[in-house]
Amino acid sequence: MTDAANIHKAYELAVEQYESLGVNVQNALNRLSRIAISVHCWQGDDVVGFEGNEGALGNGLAVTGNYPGRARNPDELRNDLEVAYSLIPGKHRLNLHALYGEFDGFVDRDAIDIEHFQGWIDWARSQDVNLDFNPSFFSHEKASDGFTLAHADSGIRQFWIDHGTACRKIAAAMGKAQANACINNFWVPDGLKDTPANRKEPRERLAASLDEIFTENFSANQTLDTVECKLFGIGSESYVVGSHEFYMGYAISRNKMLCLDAGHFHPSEMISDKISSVLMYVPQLLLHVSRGVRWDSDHVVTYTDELQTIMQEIVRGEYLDRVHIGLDFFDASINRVAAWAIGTRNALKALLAALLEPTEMLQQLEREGDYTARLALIEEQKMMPLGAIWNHYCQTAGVPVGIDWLEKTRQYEANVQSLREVELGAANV
Ligand SMILES: C[C@H](O)[C@H](O)[C@@H](O)C(=O)CO
Ligand SMILES: [Mn+2]
Repeated sequence: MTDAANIHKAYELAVEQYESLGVNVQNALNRLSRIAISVHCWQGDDVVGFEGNEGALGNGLAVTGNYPGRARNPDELRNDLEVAYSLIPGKHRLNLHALYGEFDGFVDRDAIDIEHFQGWIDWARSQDVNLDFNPSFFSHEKASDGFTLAHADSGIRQFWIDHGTACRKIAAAMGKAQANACINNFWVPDGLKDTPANRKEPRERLAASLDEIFTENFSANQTLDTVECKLFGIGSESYVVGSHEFYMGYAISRNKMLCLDAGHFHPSEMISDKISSVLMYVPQLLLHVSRGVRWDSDHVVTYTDELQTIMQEIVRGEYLDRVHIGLDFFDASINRVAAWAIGTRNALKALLAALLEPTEMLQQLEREGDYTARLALIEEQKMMPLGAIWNHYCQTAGVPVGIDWLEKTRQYEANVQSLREVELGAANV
């Protein structure tokens, strides 16, 4: 049902239903429209980047699938992103990795500079999109033995320290150019496949390297540093230097932001339960909203219980100004623009559901110990007409309603992506 009059009729009936629970729908939609999700550039090209070494993805990252049409250069990636943004209601951010610079010839990671990202800064301004950033401590010969900032070799450590330092300068320039802080997220893959004999020293080296990178103070209006933990990776099954405890302690002691990736914990451990704990001790949080299937597989975000609980926690805790929502998935088995549309729209739907909850009523019932009514109301919520509100939101935002966005990606695939000559499978492991 994508007829405009029907969408409006359904919306009005839905508003009445929400009002009967004391929920102000317009207020929820206004709040939703102010939330900017950081869309990750790397879904568009399978985390390959533009350094000219296609197929070198490593350090525990793996992209599977051979779907044709991968973006091969910055212009293609930017075009793909513009199509994706046109399918998603609201104004959103772009999360760039350092290996997506525009390099005229070989530039090693320790030598990257603002000029290599000027094209992205200009494009972002033209699109009214704010940028976030990430140093890339992977897919490089100096990371090939699994260690970077925690490496035992001081020369290799210094190389990666210089990379981290260069990335902070670039992130600050982005933040200054857009007059909005650029979040710079540090994920460091260092770890071991088999049982370590020494867990202590690499952690001491990682902390010392990070301290050196973070020596220079940048205005919080320009850039905010985040550190991302991980339990295990492919090739680092037994030991990851930057574990949760490591970074939790690091972030608290250095007043840094923490990044929680939904795929970086034991499969039965949910980041939704960590948000209110962590925010008691760190100033702000970055989330990498992802979907692990058995392991940190970075599947496209779907409308799971955990996605809904993450968004409920953010809204119920009134953390919208302290939690930055980023996405982190990479699936090369489906159309990559569609992957962005599906994942981002789902994150927004879950946020909308959380904003439409009668939170105060639920929390009051809990305070009174009326767990029966709390459970009853939570379950009744699941039958509320969320879709009618979502369709109206999409329509007023000028983006496709319902599944209509799929046809747009099909047309784009037929007219643009399918014409790209991609060697099937070359970029994937
Ligand atoms: C490419 C990203 O930085 C990467 O996915 C990182 O955030 C991560 O989650 C690694 O497992
Ligand atoms: Mn991540």
